[in-house]
Amino acid sequence: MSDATDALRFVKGHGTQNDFVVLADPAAELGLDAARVAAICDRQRGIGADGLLRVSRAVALVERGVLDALPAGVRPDDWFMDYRNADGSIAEMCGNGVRVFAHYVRATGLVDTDTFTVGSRAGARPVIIHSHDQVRADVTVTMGQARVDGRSQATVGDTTYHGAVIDVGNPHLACVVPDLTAEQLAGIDFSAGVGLDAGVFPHGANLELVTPARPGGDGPDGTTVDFSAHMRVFERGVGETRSCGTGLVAAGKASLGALGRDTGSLHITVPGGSVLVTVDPDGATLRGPSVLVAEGRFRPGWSDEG
Ligand SMILES: N[C@@H](CCC[C@H](N)C(=O)O)C(=O)O
Repeated sequence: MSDATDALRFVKGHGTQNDFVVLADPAAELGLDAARVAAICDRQRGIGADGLLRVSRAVALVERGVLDALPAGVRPDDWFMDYRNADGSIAEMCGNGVRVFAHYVRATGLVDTDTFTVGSRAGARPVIIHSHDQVRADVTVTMGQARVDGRSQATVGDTTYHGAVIDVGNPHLACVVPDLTAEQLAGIDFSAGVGLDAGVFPHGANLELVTPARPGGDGPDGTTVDFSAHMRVFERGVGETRSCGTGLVAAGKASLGALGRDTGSLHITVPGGSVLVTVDPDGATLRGPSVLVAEGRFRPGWSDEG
């Protein structure tokens, strides 16, 4: 079988160790079905990643029928992050993915400014590239409003966690666990998966467990932040990952809510590093690193025999 990825170049990158295969496909010519994406993201038979980022012009994805229409605020010529989870499923948004995507298009010269807009299925996501080279970048993403829509619960092993249902373009249950320490959080066993209320989340969701926010913490460039917290995440379509940008925003929103606040800045640590989340009346921002680790080329026939 001829493979749509034959001889195609890829880049491997991560944002706080939430890792992605990046495929440049400006005219959206690749046939990226779920099986192909899952094979690429498989850590044994493929490149291995939590997700895949296809880099296409927004208008090309509409013309090819990948998108029904341009999402809110996305212009035809915007570079669009066509995001796929490791299992091949499509998600509306990926916060860490936008940082890596923005770094990629800036470092490769597809854009030549430090402020621009990345298209996503959840709408336009403005970015600021604070610094970059061919390997590392520091990127802020304007994430839009994180909308709280009631409460729900999830089971992890024998324990039930209660939290806020939050839409960050994609669905989250963010649970701030009273009295949970960072050490206890690190010991939670996600290996059996998580149980969510399918009535609340008919399309699944991402689960964040978060320690109660503590006052103060270090921000970027010698600044201080309002609060600090630790988070772990179990992602829809992937499993446990070392970071999740939309999950970090949901965690920030839930943490502030638990303190009776609508706004504030938080330094949140995940297994893969730490980021800055800011929530204000205009919406949320996510600032953190991106690393472009490697590049290579698929060998023809790589996926022929499983
Ligand atoms: N890792 C991402 C979120 C990716 C999508 C998620 N698994 C979903 O299905 O909603 C992030 O950094 O936000």
